[in-house]
Amino acid sequence: MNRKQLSREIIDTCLEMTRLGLNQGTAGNVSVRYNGGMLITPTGTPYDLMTEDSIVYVDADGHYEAGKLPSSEWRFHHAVYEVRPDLDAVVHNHSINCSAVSILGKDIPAIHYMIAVSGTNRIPCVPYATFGTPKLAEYVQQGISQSKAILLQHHGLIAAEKNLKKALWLAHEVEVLATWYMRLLSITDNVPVLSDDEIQVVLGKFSTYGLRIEE
Ligand SMILES: C[C@H](O)[C@@H](O)[C@@H](O)C(=O)COP(=O)(O)O
Ligand SMILES: [Zn+2]
Repeated sequence: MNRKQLSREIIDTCLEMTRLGLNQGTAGNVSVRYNGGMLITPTGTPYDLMTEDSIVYVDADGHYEAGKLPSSEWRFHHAVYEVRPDLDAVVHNHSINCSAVSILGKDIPAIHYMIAVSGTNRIPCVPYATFGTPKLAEYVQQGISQSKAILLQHHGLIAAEKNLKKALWLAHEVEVLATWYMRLLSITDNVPVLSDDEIQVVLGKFSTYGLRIEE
């Protein structure tokens, strides 16, 4: 896809993220790996006002186009692409239940086999750091090296995948897991979890399951 097509796809992903109830206002940001760097949403801009020209190219050294301002979180998007050469799209949001679990500072454990969509047996919650900082990017890099989806303490969710459709799908699945987890935490401190062995079995089955959403 060329830059204009990818930029359109980024905006459509943002609009769909809001339509699905995964985000509010100007919170969240979306990027895709492009030309040695990334294309990313501009900072603080309502999604319905974005055009293809609003999307910003940021190179691998963090330089961006004059006259444009990328998402304040470009550092953590860059950190994901650096540590995960297998992943090419990143979605960040402040979805209600992911953010609620993050405020508790908890990982989402293997409460349901769909936890394996993360590529592992949990959705880790990385420690709090101020938005936009190198420290937050450092925590994100540590977390995303273990799981394709992570919670940011007192903040929200990051989901990274091979393309934007899959990244948005992953963000939605993790919000469902977080919703179940919040409901369970309201009735017990001892939520049952699946074993690591069973999650390994599910991971094996997922590797050949269903329709592959490729680029
Ligand atoms: C303060 C920001 O909303 C922060 O939470 C950031 O993480 C975010 O979600 C949106 O920031 P940008 O508009 O700069 O992408
Ligand atoms: Zn945020």
